[in-house]
Amino acid sequence: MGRYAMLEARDVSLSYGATQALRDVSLRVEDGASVALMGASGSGKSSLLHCLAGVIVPDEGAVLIDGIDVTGLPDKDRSRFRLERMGVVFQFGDLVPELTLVENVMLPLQLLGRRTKQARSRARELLDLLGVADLADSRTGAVSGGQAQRAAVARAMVHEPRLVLADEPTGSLDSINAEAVLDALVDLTRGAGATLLVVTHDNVVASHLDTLVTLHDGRVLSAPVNV
Ligand SMILES: Nc1ncnc2c1ncn2[C@@H]1O[C@H](COP(=O)(O)OP(=O)(O)OP(=O)(O)O)[C@@H](O)[C@H]1O
Repeated sequence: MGRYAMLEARDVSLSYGATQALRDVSLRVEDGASVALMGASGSGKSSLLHCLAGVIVPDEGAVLIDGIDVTGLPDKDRSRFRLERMGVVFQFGDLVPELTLVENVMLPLQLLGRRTKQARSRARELLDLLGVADLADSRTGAVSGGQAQRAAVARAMVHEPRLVLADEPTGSLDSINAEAVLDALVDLTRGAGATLLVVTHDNVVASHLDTLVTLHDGRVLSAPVNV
């Protein structure tokens, strides 16, 4: 076990008004490990993922990425940290519908200052790995949910992040497509030695990952178990 986990939540609590979504959640994911985050609808999975990604700052507790307390960073620095170090696949995707798939996938690289030509060719490589190379120049608003989801995975991986967080990345897909997208996500992260946390309702998805963490009413139900 390294001195720092790649991802650590320490006693994270979060409320939306009167609704307490997370209660003293602690979690530790070692570098290179993969975790399935499960639990019933409303148990707090997306809220925790948003806290881990630094999109939401918890009311109490801290999130540490590779030993760095991101909860303490100013908003701008937290966004930059996310861009540089993490790949995030959000539950409902958040691709720009007016842009093509390849333009969406290139975005993180362009924001990181890479040359357009280099960014475009890397983005095409990822779209190819995810089986949607032929749609690279299609507008995102004109492809299916599953195809857009593949592009969202490509965009999360394009800058080779050390940490990938994915919220129901296969939720809108049929089982064959879900399996293919998940295999690609797991293969790419394992190949890169990156750390992966996937929010899912699906036991088959969870079985592809090293350990399982279950939330119940905003609390961690059990210590991580091997699946
Ligand atoms: N923006 C919000 N405003 C108010 N309440 C919210 C908000 N987002 C989530 N909640 C509430 O917080 C609790 C946890 O929600 P969360 O979306 O984190 O659960 P989840 O486990 O991801 O659910 P699902 O599996 O349905 O996506 C729920 O009671 C939910 O209604």
